Amino acid sequence: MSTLKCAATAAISVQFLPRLGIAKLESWSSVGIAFLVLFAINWIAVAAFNIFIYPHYFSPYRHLPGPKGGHWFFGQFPLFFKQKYPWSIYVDWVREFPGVPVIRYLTIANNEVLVPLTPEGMKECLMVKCYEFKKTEQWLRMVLDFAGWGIVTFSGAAHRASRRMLSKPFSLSNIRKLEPIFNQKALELCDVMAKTADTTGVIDAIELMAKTTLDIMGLAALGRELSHLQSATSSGKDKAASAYAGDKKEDNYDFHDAYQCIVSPSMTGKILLFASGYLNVRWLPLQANREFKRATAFLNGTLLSLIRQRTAEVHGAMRAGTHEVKDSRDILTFIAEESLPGSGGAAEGITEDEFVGNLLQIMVAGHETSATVLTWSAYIFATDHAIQDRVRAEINALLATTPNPTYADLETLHYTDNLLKEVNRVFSPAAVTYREAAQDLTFQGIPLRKGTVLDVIPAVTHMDPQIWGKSVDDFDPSRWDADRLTATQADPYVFAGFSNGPRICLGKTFAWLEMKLVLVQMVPRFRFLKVEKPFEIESPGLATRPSEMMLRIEKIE
Ligand code: HEM
Repeated sequence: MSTLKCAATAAISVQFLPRLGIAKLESWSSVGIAFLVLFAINWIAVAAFNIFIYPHYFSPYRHLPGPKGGHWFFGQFPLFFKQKYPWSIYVDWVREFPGVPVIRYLTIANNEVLVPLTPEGMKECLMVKCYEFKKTEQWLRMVLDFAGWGIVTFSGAAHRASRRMLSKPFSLSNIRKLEPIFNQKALELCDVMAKTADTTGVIDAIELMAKTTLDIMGLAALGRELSHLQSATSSGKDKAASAYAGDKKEDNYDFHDAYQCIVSPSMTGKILLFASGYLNVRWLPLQANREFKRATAFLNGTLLSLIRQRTAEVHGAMRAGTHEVKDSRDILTFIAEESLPGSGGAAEGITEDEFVGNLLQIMVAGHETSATVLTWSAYIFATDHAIQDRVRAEINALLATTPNPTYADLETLHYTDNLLKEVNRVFSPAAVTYREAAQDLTFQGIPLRKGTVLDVIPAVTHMDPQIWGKSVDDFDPSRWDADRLTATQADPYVFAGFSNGPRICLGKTFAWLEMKLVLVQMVPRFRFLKVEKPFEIESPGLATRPSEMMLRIEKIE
């Protein structure tokens, strides 16, 4: 918009140059050059004003509390590269500004970002005014390149329609029917771990958990066996192969390779992903871009052909009256059933792009997040054997009376439940989520202009000493015991790991059952002895994800 205004101002100003005796402009080329020069001067002046003057002297947010100083152009942005977890800087701020509802910090080009620091702020943004906010333009530019339009990227009415369409497959009654899938994949994981325990004794937990949850997503979302676990070992040869998936030949390039390329790219890939939020960088002739395009083309192409095939089968059978609605079915089949033209189904009229976008987004949202929680749980077992023993004792006690526990039986695993909550509190996998005011509005009493960006950070309430007291930094699953939780701690907007409100994680129940069943199968069979190697956490990043997690394990005979 400001570019257009600069162009308009330049066009008007050009006419005054001859009258003011500044230039004669006797030919079209001299008019063109004068226009370009004036446009450049305008543009630079506006940019300089926006970057160096507006945020410090004119912005209505300039009096909000927040970190001071910072880089003259990048503001507090460089601090994000110095933090241990992708959210550590926000936790420093919540401690530096206790009780402050909203702070402001400056990022690239001194752009202003607001951060709500209290459960009340979280509630107003995620629940009360959910649809007055949307995902940020910059985040959308990054994500749309590979995930397209779907439930995660939509806002407003389109988002509501996607939620309606997906409510059946994500209902509790349907999730409970997925139990055999979760168990089957958890047992395959145990087979791989058993083989490793007999050989090197060291697993890369993040790699194994990611393969397990991706295989689960394959069956639950697509009704298709992706079989990554079966090929998984922790041998150096396989690890090297998966790390350089970009070089893989067409015939053995698969979902896992494509996913890894997108969710865990090389350093150049990360820089390009970030830059793509601001500029179109995907045309640059770089290896990381070639790998990115290959991965997105693979994922989109594979999903599209599956969708076409399944939709044709389902619609054909529905029209012929032979379609058998199975008790348990995958999300792709659900959507295909709901999209039969003329049926009035919740997915009627869905475009192929939206169909692909929704499936892809569900798989991305549901794959790494659960894998990360399982990985951090295994890390806690390896570093705190008392917690590990207590979880095992609780699970073994249940299995002794109920060898095939149902959803209701799993609900009685209180300590395991608390463990998962505490992992989500301390290592919240969705480290940062972003919102942008979709219109002018009031937020926490502050008038917000359309386009104002908010960072919504679960760790802000998860790690606030004002809420959790002196033990805030301790890992203590028992803090979630109902009789220990204070009213403030029990506030539903304090536990923000799955977000809240109309955009609360659609897969929360799915994830909870999946993670519990993996623990129920794995913990009685294996002891986690120690962390074999120091590891790094990918930061800055969107997830609290270790780049690797090498753990020494042994079988329990
Ligand atoms: C421990 C595991 C998980 C965590 C911590 C988690 C966390 C989250 C969070 C924080 C959001 C909100 C993001 C935002 O608003 O920007 C979200 C949204 C979402 N999650 Fe999850 N998630 C998990 C597992 C899953 C699983 C297993 C699935 C699917 C099978 C899933 C599907 C989704 C979808 C579709 C959305 C978008 C919802 C919407 O915008 O309406 N998630 N998740």
